Amino acid sequence: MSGKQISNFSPADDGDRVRSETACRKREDYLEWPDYFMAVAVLTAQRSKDPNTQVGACIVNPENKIVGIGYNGMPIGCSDDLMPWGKTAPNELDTKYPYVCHAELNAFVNKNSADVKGCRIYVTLFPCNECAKLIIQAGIKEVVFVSDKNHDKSEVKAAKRLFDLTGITYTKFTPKRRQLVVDFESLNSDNQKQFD
Ligand SMILES: O=c1ccn([C@H]2C[C@H](O)[C@@H](COP(=O)(O)O)O2)c(=O)[nH]1
Ligand SMILES: [Zn+2]
Repeated sequence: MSGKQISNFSPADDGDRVRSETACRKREDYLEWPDYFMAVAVLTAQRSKDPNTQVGACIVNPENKIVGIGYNGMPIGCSDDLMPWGKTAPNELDTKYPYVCHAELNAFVNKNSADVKGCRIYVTLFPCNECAKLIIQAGIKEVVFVSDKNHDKSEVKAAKRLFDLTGITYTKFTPKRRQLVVDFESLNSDNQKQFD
């Protein structure tokens, strides 16, 4: 039996009554799945060392289980401190572009499930054409994205063409909440204990 019994309960004040009744019902302001998965992608992006664009990806199976996460970063063994992070240079080989692994690629490589067929991918940035190919070949059925800032670039136009041809849906993320704050400090506060 979980929760407090409130019959025969004599609350010391009205605050106690409200708190005890609240503790007996489920929370209503819990994080819903789409916000949760996109928040995981956003948090994962914070691992990126890219000074200009941090990208996060989160692959989710039809049972709402996360099967892979990734962010954009240099390949394993290539020091973040030695690789170039710039966008432009006289020689393209001195920019980040030929080297950086895209968030989606890393999410696939990191996956903990053999099969990602029928999964959804939550991404903070619309995938490029190379990532679109990976998404298609892996059997992902739905892309949920936040930013489409590169919509006028051929990489993204090609990605959309590929998704349209293959019936993969792409949907702009509409959050239920405007903001989600990670407040480590509050976990130590006494407020956490009031319903224990
Ligand atoms: O599908 C994509 C497209 C891009 N990325 C990464 C690759 C780079 O690290 C940045 C883009 O940098 P800009 O300075 O905005 O050009 O985003 C990705 O992970 N997935
Ligand atoms: Zn890409």
